[in-house]
Amino acid sequence: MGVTKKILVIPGDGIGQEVTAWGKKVLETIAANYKHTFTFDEGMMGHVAIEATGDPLPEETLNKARQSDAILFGAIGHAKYDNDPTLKVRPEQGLLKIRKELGLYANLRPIKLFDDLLQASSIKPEILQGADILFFRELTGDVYFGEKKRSDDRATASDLMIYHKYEVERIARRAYEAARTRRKKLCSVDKANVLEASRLWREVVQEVAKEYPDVETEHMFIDNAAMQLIKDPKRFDVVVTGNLFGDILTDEASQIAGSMGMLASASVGDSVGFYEPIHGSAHDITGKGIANPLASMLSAALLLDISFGLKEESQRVIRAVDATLRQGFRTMDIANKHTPNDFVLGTDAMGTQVLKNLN
Ligand SMILES: NC(=O)C1=CN([C@@H]2O[C@H](COP(=O)(O)OP(=O)(O)OC[C@H]3O[C@@H](n4cnc5c(N)ncnc54)[C@H](O)[C@@H]3O)[C@@H](O)[C@H]2O)C=CC1
Ligand SMILES: CC(C)CC(=O)C(=O)O
Ligand SMILES: [Mg+2]
Repeated sequence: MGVTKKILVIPGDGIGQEVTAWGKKVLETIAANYKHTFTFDEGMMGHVAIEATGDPLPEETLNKARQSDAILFGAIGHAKYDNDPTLKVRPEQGLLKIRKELGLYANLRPIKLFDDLLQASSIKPEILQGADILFFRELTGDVYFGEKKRSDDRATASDLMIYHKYEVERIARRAYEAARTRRKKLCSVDKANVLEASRLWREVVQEVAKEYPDVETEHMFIDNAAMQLIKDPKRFDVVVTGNLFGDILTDEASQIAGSMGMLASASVGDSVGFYEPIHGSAHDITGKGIANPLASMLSAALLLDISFGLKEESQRVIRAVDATLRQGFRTMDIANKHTPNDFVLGTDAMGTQVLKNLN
C-alpha cells in the first residue's frame, strides 16, 4: 500500500538550487514507481530569504517545516556575507535557527565509498577500500549556539563552547544504538586534554558506554582523529562528536567518498527529519551547471529510509546511483584523467542518468 506524505523542499542558495531539483525528482520518481502520494511545498531560507523578506528564516518557512513529514534542503550562503564579516543578518543564521527550532540534535553523516569511485579520491585506493564510517555530529549545541560577544572597542571577540550533560547523553545513545547494528565500534572525538566542555563530553560518554558493554568504545582527541581519518579510515565504524569538530571532520571525510558532492546527511531529533548534502552553496561553481547532484539524491534516499521507513525504495535510489557510476558517468568533481570526455556530465545530465536507472 502506498503512503501519503507532505515534503517541504528548501533549495536555499547557490548550488543548493541546482542540486535540490534532482533530490526532489528522485522523490517524485519513487512516488510514481511505488504508488506513493508525496505532496511538495517549497520554503525560502538563506540569502534568497533575506533578499525577499529581510529574514534568513521567515516564519512562513518554519511553519511549513513544522507541518511537513520531512524536509529536503539544499544549501545556504552567499559570497557577499563571506567577504563582509560586519554584516549582522546572515544566511547561516537561518540554517542554525531551523536546526534549533526543530530540535534536530543528531546529524548523521554516512561516509559511503561507492566501489567505482575508488580512484576518485586523493587518498590511495588500498587505504580507502572497505572504509565505511557513520558520523554522529551533535547539531544544536557547542560554539555554534553559545553566547557570542564583541568588546565595545570591537577588538576582542568570543564564542562560548557550551555543552549540557543531557545533550551529550542523547547523541551518545543514538550513536551507540547505531553501533550495535554495525561493527560495534564507537569512537568519541573531543579535546578533553584542554577543554572543559570536552571533559564533560568524555565523562558523559564514559557513563553512557556502561549501558553498551557489547560496543567497543574508544576516545580520541580531535587533532589525532583528523590525522587517523586519512591515515587509516577503516579503523573507524561509528564516530560521535560535537558540532564544530563534526563539521570539520566530515568535510575531511568527504575525501574518503571522493568528493563533497557525494555526501548526504540526515538531521533528526524531536520531530520532523531534515535531509541535506553536507556541502555548502559553493560560490566557485554556482551557475556553471557542473555541481554534483548525487549528495542531494542520496539525501532523498536517507529521507525515504529514516523519515518514511521506505527501505526498499531508499535502497533502490542507492542502487541507481551505483549503476550510474558503474556505467562510467562522472561529474567534474569525481572525474579523473582516465574519464573519457563524453562521460563527464553536468548537473542535469548526471541527474537524468540516475533517474533512467531508477525507472
Ligand atoms: N549546509 C550549508 O548550507 C552550508 C553552507 N555553507 C556556506 O556555503 C558557502 C560556500 O562555502 P565553502 O566553504 O566554499 O564550502 P562548500 O561546501 O560550498 O564548497 C567547498 C568546495 O567543495 C566544492 N563542492 C561543494 N559541493 C559540491 C558539489 N555538489 N559538486 C561539486 N563540487 C562541490 C565547491 O566547489 C568548493 O570548491 C559559504 O557561504 C558557507 O557559509 C558551507 C557549508 C555548509
Ligand atoms: C553553514 C554552517 C551553519 C554549518 C555547516 O557548515 C554544516 O552544517 O556543514
Ligand atoms: Mg560544514
